[in-house]
Amino acid sequence: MSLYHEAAELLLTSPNEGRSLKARVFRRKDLKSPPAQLYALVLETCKWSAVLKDIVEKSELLRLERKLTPALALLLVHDLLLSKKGLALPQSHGLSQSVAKHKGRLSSEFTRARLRRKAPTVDALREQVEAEAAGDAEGYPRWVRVNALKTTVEEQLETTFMNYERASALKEVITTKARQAMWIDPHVPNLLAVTQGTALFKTEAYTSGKIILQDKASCFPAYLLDPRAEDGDVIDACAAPGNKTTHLAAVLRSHRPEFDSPPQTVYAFEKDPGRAKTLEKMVTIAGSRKTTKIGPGQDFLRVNPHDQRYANVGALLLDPSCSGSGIVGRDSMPELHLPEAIGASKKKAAEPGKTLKRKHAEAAAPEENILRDDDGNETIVKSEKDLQSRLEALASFQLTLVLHALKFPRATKVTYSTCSIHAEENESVVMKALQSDVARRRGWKILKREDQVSGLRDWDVRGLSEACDGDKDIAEGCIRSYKGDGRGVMGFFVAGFVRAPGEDLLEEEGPYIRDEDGVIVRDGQGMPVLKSTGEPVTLRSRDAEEEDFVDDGDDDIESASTDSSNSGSDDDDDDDDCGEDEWAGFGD
Ligand SMILES: C[S@@+](CC[C@H](N)C(=O)[O-])C[C@H]1O[C@@H](n2cnc3c(N)ncnc32)[C@H](O)[C@@H]1O
Repeated sequence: MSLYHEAAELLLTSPNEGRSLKARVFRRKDLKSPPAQLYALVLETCKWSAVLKDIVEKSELLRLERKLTPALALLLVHDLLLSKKGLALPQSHGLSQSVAKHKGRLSSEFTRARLRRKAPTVDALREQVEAEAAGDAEGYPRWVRVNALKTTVEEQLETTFMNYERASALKEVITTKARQAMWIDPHVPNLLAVTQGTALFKTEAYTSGKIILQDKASCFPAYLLDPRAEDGDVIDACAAPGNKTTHLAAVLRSHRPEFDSPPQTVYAFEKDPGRAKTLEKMVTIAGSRKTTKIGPGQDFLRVNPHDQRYANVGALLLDPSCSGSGIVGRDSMPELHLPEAIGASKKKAAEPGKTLKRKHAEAAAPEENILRDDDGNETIVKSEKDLQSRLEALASFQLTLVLHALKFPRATKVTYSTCSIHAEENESVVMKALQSDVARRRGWKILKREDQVSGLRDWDVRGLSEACDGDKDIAEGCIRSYKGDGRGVMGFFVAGFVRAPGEDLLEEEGPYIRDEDGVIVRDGQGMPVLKSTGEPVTLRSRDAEEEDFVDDGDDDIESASTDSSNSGSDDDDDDDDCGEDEWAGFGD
């Protein structure tokens, strides 16, 4: 079967199938065409289908070429007129000829269709098409983070956005269609909202990393964490594609003292090696490669918090995989417009796949049946119970991640965020983390609203009090956003954890005295000195030592090792082999 026949089948897939186009293409094993090519062809044809339908009908292509179906006609005309590479068929192929011989007529109809839409150029028409295809992204601005590592807001206003009118309110940017408008966000520094439909990805500022297209809410975590020189190194635990990693680097730079201060590193872990490559590209383009160490394929949960490499980590940003229920436009697909089939009876024309115009299968699918997480994984959810068990599984992973982060010896700041709207993944995780042993032992508390950076203190959408057991401080400390509420942002959640510096270093790290750098104090023979007696440990029989190890239980991570650079077993995780695993693949 040719690329076009496979694409036509996908274009017309029954609305009841209920899976995303991506899943339908990439998970199928029986396709003969390259999946990426097939996916792009179907998606683009769908986006352009209103224009293509016009062209096919006005040129009477289906009357002239009786073997062509409406779907095939859309796909072939798309490639003939819009694909840089043209038709993906030999010229001699019957399908190729069926449209190529009408190229003149089709091109004229394309020009007419463009002019009817008042688009002076094909690029202008492309922008219109993209904007229409944005589906439920309508009602949102395009959020642009100005990358302070490479440029300034002032410079961008004078260059990339020089033809944009300064709006007096966000609403103007969202609703205006006729002109280009921009607005400087009052909450997050270096953030602009600009009108949708602008092909910003073609600008020099975008391709050179001076501007980054990032939803406002997704800028909250790095801004809330607010890492400063005194916080030392920073970890981004779940980093790809790197929006927050690069934002962290920019925030660090903005706080860098003018006088000499020790270099700070952002450690960016990413479990998925493929996504780690994207991370690497993004960090390079954004100009923060030198200060970022990427752990490609590195599971953060297998990183030993007590490894010397992370001894200076004062702040961690956790943005783990989640249900993605807050993402805007995630499930929307452009509407499919099919040309009328020649000779089709009215009844036939009304069947799925033969209609003049119908919502694309994907958009019409019952969305509550699919839970698509923010890594693109899909779980079919048939009932409330299925949804609950999926959320529980996600929440359990998210909590493990937070608890792991709270163990880093010198850490005093952690942010936890999701693009989920579900309390199970948000306030409930925060509550459990605060009630955990590690949080109590180490003095971790919620970062209260009044102690937050000014922009987020002023943001008035806060956590759900009922999900925080009515604790006002915690609920107010949590920051939320909801899609579709007029603020122009995606559904998001972020909370910060803080503790006083050094509060419990001695308590937490076992029974031995440590110096101010956290290194165990030893006597002349290398024996660690006990806090309880001020005396070095005395050597005893192996049996007696084993008894001590069992007795010391989860308090004593060093009891099995006399070398602090060697990873020991942690108190309540399974880091046994992490010493060997960590940072095996540094890019620099
Ligand atoms: C929500 S995305 C992160 C988005 C990213 N913070 C940004 O703003 O561009 C979650 C990422 O975490 C990665 N991930 C999930 N579990 C992980 C783990 N245990 N260790 C490291 N990375 C993990 C996923 O592969 C995914 O790329």
